[in-house]
Amino acid sequence: MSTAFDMLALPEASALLSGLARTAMPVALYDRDDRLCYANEAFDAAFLHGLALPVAFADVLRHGFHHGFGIRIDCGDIEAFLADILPRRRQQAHRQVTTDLLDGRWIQFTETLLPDGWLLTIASDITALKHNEQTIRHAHASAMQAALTDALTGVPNRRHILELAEQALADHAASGEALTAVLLDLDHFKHINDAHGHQAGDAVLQHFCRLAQQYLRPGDCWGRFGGEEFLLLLPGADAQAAVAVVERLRAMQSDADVPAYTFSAGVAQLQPGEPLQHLLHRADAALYAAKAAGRCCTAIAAEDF
Ligand SMILES: Nc1nc2c(ncn2[C@@H]2O[C@H](COP(=O)(O)OP(=O)(O)OP(=O)(O)O)[C@@H](O)[C@H]2O)c(=O)[nH]1
Repeated sequence: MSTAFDMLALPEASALLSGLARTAMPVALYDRDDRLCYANEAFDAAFLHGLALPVAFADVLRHGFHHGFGIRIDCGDIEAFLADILPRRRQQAHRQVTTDLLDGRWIQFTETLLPDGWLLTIASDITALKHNEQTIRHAHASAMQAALTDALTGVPNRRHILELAEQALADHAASGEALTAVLLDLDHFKHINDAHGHQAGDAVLQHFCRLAQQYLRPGDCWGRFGGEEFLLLLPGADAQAAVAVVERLRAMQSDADVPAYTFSAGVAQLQPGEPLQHLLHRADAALYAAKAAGRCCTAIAAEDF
């Protein structure tokens, strides 16, 4: 049976071979025993550095590994790497394998197993595609982060703190340990804005969040619930312990860099089987009571006494 190659006239066949030799895409041909018998200039530059042919496929990789070029082998053990990849080689008529090289490039090998057992490998440089992929992945991660974060203070926004609160309730259901919610609201904040300007008001909000983040434990959840209102979830704390936490935060508050401010707090300890909305409603009622009692103080939801 004649092939397309057989039908080429001699000048065309020789032009094809000369083109293959010089193309920027690395091209290689292995015989039935997986010995590399032909490699073009680009393949030699990337994987052989002048290594004489024919040479076994495994020795091509060993040569690169021992001389610091070719494909990156993260495990640092060439024999373990070969033991992993060799059983998968030559199992399919067509296969694509993506790898990165020690020089930082990303390469996609397209392997074609020919009917007579020879294997043709053509490699494409996909470094630009990989970089685009990484850029898109980073942009996506940043967008996700921005969607969850309050831009002014850098703490979880309302949507995110509510998600964290739902998670804290689910964890509580699993562990059975105490869980207490606290709503904290800056007092007469409108007056701070009016007296010192909106920027000074912003600085107070940032200061309050910095303070809370320095002070709270890793498992505690803190987020901006609304304008000058914040939600704190304290796993492992009952109502009395939560009051102690809030009062310690109050004691740390003064800072010459921002206008003096105070806050009121409403504390509600989760009751068995209580939904989040109900817990928050009780914390809000306690906060209202703290404001009514003159502000700059903490009130506990009636049910928790
Ligand atoms: N600077 C600044 N002000 C904000 C921000 N979000 C909300 N505010 C202001 O916070 C003020 C809240 O006012 P009120 O709801 O009347 O409450 P308050 O003055 O703190 O009074 P009480 O809560 O009753 O003690 C409003 O003037 C809002 O404009 C913000 O991001 N930055």
